[in-house]
Amino acid sequence: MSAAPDAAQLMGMLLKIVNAKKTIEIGVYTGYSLLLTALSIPDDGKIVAIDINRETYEIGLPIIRKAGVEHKIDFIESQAIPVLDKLLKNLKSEGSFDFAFVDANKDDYMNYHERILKLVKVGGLIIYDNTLWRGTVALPEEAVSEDRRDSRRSIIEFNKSIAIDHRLEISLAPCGDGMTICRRIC
Ligand SMILES: C[S@@+](CC[C@H](N)C(=O)[O-])C[C@H]1O[C@@H](n2cnc3c(N)ncnc32)[C@H](O)[C@@H]1O
Repeated sequence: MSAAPDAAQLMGMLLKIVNAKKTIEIGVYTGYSLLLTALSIPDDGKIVAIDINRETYEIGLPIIRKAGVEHKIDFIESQAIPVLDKLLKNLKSEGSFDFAFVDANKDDYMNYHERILKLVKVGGLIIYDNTLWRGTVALPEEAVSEDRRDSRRSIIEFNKSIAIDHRLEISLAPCGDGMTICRRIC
């Protein structure tokens, strides 16, 4: 969502509507959405932020420090799945997050979903970014450049699967690159 002010505005609003205090973010890059989250949660709020690359996080870190919100962030440099599995081993983590933002590799969205759903409380929100994949989800495969086809397929499968997931209410917001807002209902 790095270059999408409408998506950022929506996410900031959602964080405040649900009074999010404990959140998790998969895919940090330079920390644009992370900073937005840190600014939208209370001073004693916490964000578990996971990315395979600490170097890009460190590019944005001076801005996070300048904003006075670094103390809310627990940055973990790792593949996301082992971190999620470790969190789930601690029973206290289950249902303990108010909000999750998923914006990493698209081919793992389904794998993230099953884990994140256990971590977020009933009534909590999970946001998946890029679910329109620059509109390519509505195009025939031949019209899509080859380098975007695999991710397009993963996103289409993911979108289909969460659309019929009885554990969620969902709404695909057509802002930025498409943000699917999921509310855990059971
Ligand atoms: C689109 S960027 C995130 C942008 C960020 N959320 C923002 O709005 O500014 C995707 C990030 O996901 C990270 N990533 C990719 N695969 C990952 C994985 N398996 N586990 C954790 N992070 C991953 C990449 O290193 C990259 O920084």
